[in-house]
Amino acid sequence: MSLTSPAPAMPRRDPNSEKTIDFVVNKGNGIKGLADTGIESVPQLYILPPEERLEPSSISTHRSIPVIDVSNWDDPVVTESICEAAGKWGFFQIINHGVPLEALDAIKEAAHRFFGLPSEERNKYWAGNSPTETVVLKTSFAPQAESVLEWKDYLSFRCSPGDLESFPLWPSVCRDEVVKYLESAKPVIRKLLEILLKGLKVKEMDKAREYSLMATPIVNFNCFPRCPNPYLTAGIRPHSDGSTITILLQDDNGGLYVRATDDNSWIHVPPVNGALVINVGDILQITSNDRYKSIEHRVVANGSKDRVSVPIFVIPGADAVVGPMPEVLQSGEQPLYKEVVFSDYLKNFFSSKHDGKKTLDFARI
Ligand SMILES: O=C(O)CCC(=O)C(=O)O
Ligand SMILES: [Fe+2]
Repeated sequence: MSLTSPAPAMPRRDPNSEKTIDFVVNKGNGIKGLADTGIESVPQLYILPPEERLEPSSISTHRSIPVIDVSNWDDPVVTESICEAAGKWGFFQIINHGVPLEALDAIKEAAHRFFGLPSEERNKYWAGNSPTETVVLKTSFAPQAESVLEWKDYLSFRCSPGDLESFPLWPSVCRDEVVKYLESAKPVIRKLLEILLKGLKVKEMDKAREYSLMATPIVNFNCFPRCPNPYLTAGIRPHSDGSTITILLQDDNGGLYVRATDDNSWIHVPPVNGALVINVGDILQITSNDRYKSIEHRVVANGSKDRVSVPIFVIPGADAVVGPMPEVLQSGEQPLYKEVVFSDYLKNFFSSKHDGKKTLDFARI
């Protein structure tokens, strides 16, 4: 935000909600700390207005996103299915991707171990306390701008090669697993991007392109604590990701819903053993000039158990200039987006509450 632009209006809250904010945000206990006190009803600060809740009638019962078997990445049927899914659904699951089942289990257990630490131990990594800016614990999405908070805490690891130098400062209960998981997921990330770029007639992933699409992986541990009444709240509100692509591991609780672009209903993404959920982020929508679509998705917490998920957000370098790639404009197609510096895009992304795909407007012509 520039110095001259107005600060976002502080949301107005009742005195009880101010107390909740103090405990959850200012004191750094997170929603996990609050849920662990044994609350039996949802605090006011987390109750969505009725029109924002996920209504059972808006959940599609007869459709699902594709599940693609990628045991043979180079099979044209596989590459076509990936590109088609990225254009039509913006979301798909992959199985037989090469990341061992043990690595998937280990990273979920590591996330549970971190969120199972006493609040004081977790708090050492709270934004402002953390010994390194490469690992930060936060709650909700933009609590300074939200009148209703999201039922989620997350620990975020920034993992470019330079960032990994601060590894000794990362939480010892989970840092080995983060590095191992990322190493095993990297070939999947590269393969997916190569296939998606080939589908746009981009021949080569050279160094410049790598920087402008996949310079920095961010590994998040999302924790959605057990919630007394999940459908009153948002685990995460409808949003698209500010990434190029996201590789998501969910646990077996379910609760992820994806927007169907044809009728606006919500499609549940069922947990599939060993699968990774892949979604197109805003940056790939921009660079592909809308060939591939970032799709709104949302999360509902679980009523009986803590839910964890582990997304890897693949993002450009901070000073990368992002815009439609020359290859997609070659045939005279008009660019739908202007060029933006990625760090400006991200600053805007985090400046207001999750609100569907409005984040793309920052770059739209
Ligand atoms: O937890 C999930 O299933 C999805 C998480 C997500 O959408 C996000 O972290 O952006
Ligand atoms: Fe997301």
